Amino acid sequence: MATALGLDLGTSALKAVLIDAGGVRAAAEAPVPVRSPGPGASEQDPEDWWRALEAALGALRADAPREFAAVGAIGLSGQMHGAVWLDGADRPLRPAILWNDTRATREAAEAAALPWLEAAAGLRPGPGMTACKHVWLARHEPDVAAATRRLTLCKDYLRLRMTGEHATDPCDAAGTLLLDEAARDWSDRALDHFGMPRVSLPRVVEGPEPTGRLRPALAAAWGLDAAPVVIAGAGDGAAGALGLGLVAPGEGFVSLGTSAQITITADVWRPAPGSGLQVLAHGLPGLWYRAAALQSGAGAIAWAARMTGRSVPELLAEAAALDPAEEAPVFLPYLAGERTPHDDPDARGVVFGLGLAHGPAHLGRAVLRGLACALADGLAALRGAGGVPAELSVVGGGTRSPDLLALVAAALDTPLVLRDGGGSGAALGVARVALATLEGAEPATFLTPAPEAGRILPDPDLARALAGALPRYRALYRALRPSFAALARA
Ligand SMILES: Nc1ncnc2c1ncn2[C@@H]1O[C@H](COP(=O)(O)OP(=O)(O)O)[C@@H](O)[C@H]1O
Ligand SMILES: O=C(CO)[C@@H](O)[C@H](O)COP(=O)(O)O
Repeated sequence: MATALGLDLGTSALKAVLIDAGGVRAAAEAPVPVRSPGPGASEQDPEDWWRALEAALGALRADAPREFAAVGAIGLSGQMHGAVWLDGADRPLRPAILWNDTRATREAAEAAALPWLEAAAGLRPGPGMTACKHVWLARHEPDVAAATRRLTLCKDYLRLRMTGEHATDPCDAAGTLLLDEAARDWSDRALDHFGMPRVSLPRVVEGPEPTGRLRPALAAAWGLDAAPVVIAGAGDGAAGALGLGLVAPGEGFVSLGTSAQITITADVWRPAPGSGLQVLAHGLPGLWYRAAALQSGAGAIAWAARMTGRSVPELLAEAAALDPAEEAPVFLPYLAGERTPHDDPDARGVVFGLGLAHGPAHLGRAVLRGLACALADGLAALRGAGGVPAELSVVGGGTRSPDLLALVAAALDTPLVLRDGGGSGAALGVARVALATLEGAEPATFLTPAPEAGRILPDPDLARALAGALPRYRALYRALRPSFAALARA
């Protein structure tokens, strides 16, 4: 039976999933370290991506050797907005700069002053966006900029090394600020403005289309029978929807990864300037999506666990053991600034209202509640720009916490649906599209909603408590906004 492989280069780990027409056969993940070599910096070494890829593939091969050897197509997904600068031999010139790096704040403010850009690109310039990083690089590391021959996106670095093809998909390309969303190709006006020649960028290929084959030497080294075709795939903002089979206009999902998103599919390109939302090309032709994009999702739990010297499950267990009536501090999860709804790269994380009785468990509870409030703000922004679905499916590492899911369902006052294979999120999405391409089927025909595996209904008491907490959360940000800006200028 034909099998396909989906790869998702997440911020915390590379995920790999092996499927056939019957569903998921094996799944694996391998961690990728994030480094912060200075204030606002967030970087990864592309060599670590490659090591994680080979480790995850090794685990799949050990789990399902026959199905692994038969892989006929590979789909790629991953974290968006990051930049990899390459020399003439396609070697990275420096570590990749990620979506949650806030150093390009000045460059983002300059780009935000261009009235035409957000309307064409579908998202407001922020320091995370590739084009702003490129301008930052020219100013701060001119030698690297001068040596750069090509620029690629995070998952597309893996493609380049796997196939030799310099290509990306419209969704990931949209996260650069350089895409003409309506045309689903690079915008000449944006390329001219940012001084980025088209030839230096990957060509934009629709998600289900092939972008070459795996190099035969790699296929042999990895233990594959033949060299699989590699499809363009999709940035992780869209690929989760493909894994869930939710691509009908108006359907949506929540992603609780390092970042968090609430994503709703649309079949027309309708930008929403000023809304704080991202309106980007989807992973299938003729589709777009609008998303509330939050800089900190479940990654804030990992941050709190590191701060308190605990593992994520330990911190969450301690938080769950607290008396439910006990007050926790207010947490603003803006550890890397915020996109929706504030578009404020200067914002930072805040723990407000600490008392003598508070300890790690209270911080854990505060973080979960802060994330729930941030998602409530995200849904409010989506509601302001159009309809929101009556229920939302959910993917990502944060779905491992029943407490987080209960809080998010209550804060959004919306049922959350877990679906089969949802644990493989974006990797499953691009694996399904790759399988469709391999079998010559229309991808859309494969995309019926995945069977429901669980449902979290909003608890009325929790919903009331969070509705009461939300005004305090919002007021705290409003009060601190000028101080964040002053701190950034200091
Ligand atoms: N048991 C758990 N409960 C809640 N969150 C968890 C748990 N285990 C891991 N996580 C969170 O999941 C996040 C990673 O999710 P994932 O979807 O893999 O993200 P990414 O795609 O960014 O790599 C981590 O930031 C971590 O905090
Ligand atoms: O922000 C977006 C999309 O706009 C994400 O693509 C992030 O760039 C990374 O995703 P995770 O690693 O948190 O899943």
